[in-house]
Formats: sequence, C-alpha cells, structure tokens
Amino acid sequence: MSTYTVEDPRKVTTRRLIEMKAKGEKIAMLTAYDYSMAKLVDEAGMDAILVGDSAANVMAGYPTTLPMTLDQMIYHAQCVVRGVKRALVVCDMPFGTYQGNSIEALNSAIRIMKESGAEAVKMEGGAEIIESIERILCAGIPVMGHLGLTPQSINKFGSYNVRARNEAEAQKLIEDAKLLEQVGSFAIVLEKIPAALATKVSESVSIPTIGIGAGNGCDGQVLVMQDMLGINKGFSPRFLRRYADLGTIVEDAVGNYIKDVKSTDFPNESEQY
Ligand SMILES: Nc1nc(=O)c2c([nH]1)NC[C@@H]1CN(c3ccc(C(=O)N[C@@H](CCC(=O)O)C(=O)O)cc3)CN21
Ligand SMILES: CC(C)C(=O)C(=O)O
Ligand SMILES: [Mg+2]
Repeated sequence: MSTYTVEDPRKVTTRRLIEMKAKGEKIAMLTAYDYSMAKLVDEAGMDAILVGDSAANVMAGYPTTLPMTLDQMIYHAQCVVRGVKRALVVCDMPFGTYQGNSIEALNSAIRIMKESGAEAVKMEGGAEIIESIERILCAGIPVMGHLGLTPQSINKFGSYNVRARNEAEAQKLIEDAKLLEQVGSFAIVLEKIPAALATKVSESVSIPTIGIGAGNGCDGQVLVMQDMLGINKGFSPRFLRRYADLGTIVEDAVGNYIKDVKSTDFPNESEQY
C-alpha cells in the first residue's frame, strides 16, 4: 500500500489542517480501526482519521476506554495505516501510557510512531500532562490535544455529562487550550462542552478545534464510525447524527444468507465448480 509523500499536495498533513483553519475550511475527521473501513473512509475524502481508544467500546466490547493497551492501539493503527493514502492518521495514546511521567509518555508515543506508521498522537488533558506533551513534541511527534469530556477520566467524574458548564471550569478549559497551542500542539479535540464555550475556545487559538458534541463553532468535527453508520445501535447521544442504518442492513443480509443456506438455495449452479 503506497502512501502519498508529504511533498504531494494531495497528502493531508498537520500543517495542512492548520492552514484549513486559517482559510475557514472545515475539517472532517472520523474514527477507523481496521484496513477495509479506513480505505473506504480515505477514498471518500476524509481529512483526518482517528484510531480512537473507542476501539475499546466498538471493537472489543468493553464498557470504558480504560482497558485498551498500547499493543492493541498499535495493532489497530497498523491496520488503518495500510488502508490510507491521503488522510492524516492520528492515534489515541491509551490510558496509563502517558500520565505517569514524560519519559514514559515519550516512549509510548515513539512506539506508536515507529511500529504503526501513524502520523500523530492524541492525548487527553491540559496542564496536568503538559510536560509529557512537550517532551513528545520535542521528539518531532505531532500532538493533538483533547479537552472537555475526557473518557479516560470517567472514574474521576463518574458520568459522561456535558463538561465545563460553570465559569471556573470554562476558564480552565480556555487556559488549557491556549497552553496546548503555546507548546506547539497542532489541533485540539473538544468533547461534550457547551457550544458557546467551544466557539470561544476556537476563536482564542490559531490551531484547529475538532468538536464532538461541542457545536458548530468548532473548526472541524469528529464522530465514531460505528455510531454514525448505525452499527452501534444502543448509543444515541444528542450530538450524534446517523448517516446510515448499517446495523439493519447487516442483520438483513446475514438473515438472508442463513435462510439461503438452510433452504439449499445457496450455492446454486453458477456458484459452484
Ligand atoms: N461508540 C463510542 N462513541 C463515542 O463517541 C465514544 C466512545 N464510543 N468511547 C469513547 C468516548 C466516550 N464518549 C462518550 C460517551 C458517552 C456519551 C454520552 O453522551 N452518554 C450519554 C448516554 C448516551 C446514550 O447511551 O444514548 C450519557 O448520558 O451518559 C458521550 C460521549 C465519546 N467517545
Ligand atoms: C471520540 C473521539 C474523539 C475519541 O477520542 C475516540 O474515538 O477514542
Ligand atoms: Mg479517545
């Protein structure tokens, strides 16, 4: 699988995403975890693909993102990278691989870059993890921040409710966003915060904000693929728009296959040797 080089104008780079914000061009991002789907998403013209630790939920069936390991994230990122020619591939750093200290964080980020071919990493948090972010950036690894609802901290907060509804938290979030910009992050995911706050953050920094449940004032949007395709049926938060009902399509197709096997309709003359 060949990839466009960074010199190729078709290739989406972290620099290109920053230019898109400057030009007022919205950024489309979607998660992917495997080769086949990543290839389809890339060919559809996606700007950036996130190998999310939401793989824990939609691929592995865990209730939270916490169990995901570095090896598992690297495996998913490898699969995605093989299917992608044009989009920027960003890989989530999983819980426990960067919060301890900045050396551990750097080693985790280097493993992701070296072993998977992803082009950037994403980390949840602001001031608390800024030393780790700076150390990773020093190694030449682009970092995407992630503020607001940070699912790796679900046990601290106890719910997936909207974050930064009060003034103190909103102020801290704006300061974190400015800090992420100042140290050299190339973008920031804003998850489940009031739209007015996300707009204010987006206007306060020159790097793009990518929203999920953060309203229309963000510089781009990200969704989990299985959610927007209707594969992950139980999950329907307010911010989700469903673009297809693949869950029903799969159930119908699989049901028809079962029926045809049982009735001996499949395979027919033209489907055998
Ligand atoms: N499938 C999936 N989609 C996501 O968007 C996603 C993940 N997994 N895993 C990691 C994080 C967690 N995220 C979340 C998790 C919960 C809500 C949320 O609004 N939960 C509602 C219930 C919604 C429902 O189940 O219909 C809540 O009130 O807790 C939002 C984003 C976003 N990310
Ligand atoms: C929801 C997005 C931003 C994410 O972090 C993930 O898919 O893991
Ligand atoms: Mg994530």
